[in-house]
Amino acid sequence: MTFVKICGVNGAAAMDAAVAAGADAVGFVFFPPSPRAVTPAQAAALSARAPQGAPLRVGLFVDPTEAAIAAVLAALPLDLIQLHGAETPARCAAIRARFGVRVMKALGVARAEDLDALADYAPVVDRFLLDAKPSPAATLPGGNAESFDWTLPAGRAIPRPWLLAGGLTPENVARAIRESGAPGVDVSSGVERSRGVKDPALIARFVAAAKAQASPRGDGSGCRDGLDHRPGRAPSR
Ligand SMILES: O=C(O)c1ccccc1N[C@@H]1O[C@H](COP(=O)(O)O)[C@@H](O)[C@H]1O
Repeated sequence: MTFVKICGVNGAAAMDAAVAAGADAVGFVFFPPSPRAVTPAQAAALSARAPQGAPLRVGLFVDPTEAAIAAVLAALPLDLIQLHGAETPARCAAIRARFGVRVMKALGVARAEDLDALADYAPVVDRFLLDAKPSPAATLPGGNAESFDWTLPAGRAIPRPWLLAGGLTPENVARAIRESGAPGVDVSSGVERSRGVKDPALIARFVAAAKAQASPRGDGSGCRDGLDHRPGRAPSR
């Protein structure tokens, strides 16, 4: 079944809706310019509303300092660190090694050549998130409701489990999965009633629509892992 992440969870109603809908992961945005940003304490309180272990808790960072990541991990455990800035492969490797938490690298895609970078990151990250490359008008490095040509990843071997993101909605997510072959999807704007404000009904509709559409290239189980996420358990490679 398609793996579904709801990103930018910043309120109790959104958290509860994601859990009730059966989302596989929720994302907390630790990037202050975002309208979805939360503090470590707010994320900890939201995380405490759901059972341990499921959904996976993902922390979204943009070119973070180690101190910023450490402050979050002191407040709540994360299953995955999403790096959504210009982090190099070496930086991803350093963060993964320093904190012992799995890393998902977001790559901006506009053209087929943008996927060439996957090979450089594959040895040092656990997952990829393929998002639209922000347009010149965009004010954030992601979360802009912008999509890219979903057929671009379809013809490529993606060397890690991956999620498709960018401009997904309850209405288009099934087509996006079919055209891209994505084993998982991630959404923020498409489940909001206004910028930064999540809508529980849209979350429910999005998860149902994504789960109803099987991926032509896999069932999403590769995006899950049965490994030990307890703090201090470094991911092995
Ligand atoms: O959501 C944000 O505010 C955000 C800020 C900075 C970097 C990434 C961000 N969100 C990520 O972008 C994708 C696509 O978002 P959208 O669905 O097009 O709005 C989202 O899945 C988040 O992972």
